[in-house]
Amino acid sequence: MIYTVTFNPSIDYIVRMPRLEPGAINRVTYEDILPGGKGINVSIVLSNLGHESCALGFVAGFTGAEIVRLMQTSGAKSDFIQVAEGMSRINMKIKAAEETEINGIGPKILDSDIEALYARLDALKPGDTLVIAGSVPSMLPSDMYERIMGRLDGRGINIVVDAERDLLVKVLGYHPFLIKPNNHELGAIFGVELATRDDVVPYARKLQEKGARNVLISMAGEGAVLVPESGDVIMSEAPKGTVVNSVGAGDSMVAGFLAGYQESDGDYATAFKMGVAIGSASAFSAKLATRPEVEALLKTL
Ligand SMILES: Nc1ncnc2c1ncn2[C@@H]1O[C@H](COP(=O)(O)OP(=O)(O)O)[C@@H](O)[C@H]1O
Ligand SMILES: O=P(O)(O)OC[C@H]1O[C@](O)(COP(=O)(O)O)[C@@H](O)[C@@H]1O
Repeated sequence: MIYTVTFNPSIDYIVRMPRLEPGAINRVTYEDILPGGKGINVSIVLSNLGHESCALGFVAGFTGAEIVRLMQTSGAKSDFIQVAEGMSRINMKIKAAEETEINGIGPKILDSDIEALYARLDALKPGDTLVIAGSVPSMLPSDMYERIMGRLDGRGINIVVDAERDLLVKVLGYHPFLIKPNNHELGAIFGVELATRDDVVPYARKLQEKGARNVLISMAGEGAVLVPESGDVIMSEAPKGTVVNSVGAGDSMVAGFLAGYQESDGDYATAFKMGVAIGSASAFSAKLATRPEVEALLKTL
């Protein structure tokens, strides 16, 4: 079973307008509401691909109730902890000439809520996969990733981490099964700019030397690179298409990788291909991609 953790789920409020003018009243020409947060996106895409998962995390207030309802509608299973104070955040994604994101704060999370999350994680079984993804809100201890990975260490659980900078670097010693920084996040760790697929390979290897088993680097329109724990480096251009909404492309890629890995009984080339195809399929559609969209793109790879 695959579990995902989203510490700070969101309602993603997506709006379009020809131009965003700071300091003026801006009126939108399109709006949509989607459940958001990286682990949640991974769970929804897994469900779209026909794979079961369970989304964990903290929700609160009317926005939290809507996140739960939207998850039910998506078909993805969830078992969130309802926290008492505050509300789940609203993240605004403004699609104008440029893309601007305004991400909210989130509810107050108590120690007892964290204990409730631990209780759910303690029920995981050897062979299960746990995806921990996204930022840690200020009301949680900043070392939540390490705490969880330390707690699950040695229990035969494959852990996937999609996080930035210190959050990622500090957990490499726990040997995550997969990490998926994008090329900018990878470059930021080492203070370098990484523009091409060849550029990222030595730095991905450095993260592998620090303990990560498989390092998947997403590069938006430049495609992706996988440095697997066994076998050669795999690279791919991104499929060609028109970008409609790239929110969740990286999360889609993680879900696609896990789905492809399961469907091929552990073949990294298949997992990688599926990750690239669904990452792009999500970027090319208004919502997170579905199986037919991926199948169509897979034929072009
Ligand atoms: N502009 C794009 N054109 C084609 N594919 C894209 C585009 N943006 C994203 N993708 C696909 O989605 C994957 C993940 O996107 P990326 O933007 O790198 O992730 P993140 O959202 O984590 O930053 C890419 O590796 C690629 O396969
Ligand atoms: O937890 P964070 O880092 O604030 O990010 C939350 C946001 O990230 C998303 O999960 C999208 O992630 P990506 O575009 O990086 O794949 C949104 O749905 C959500 O609003």
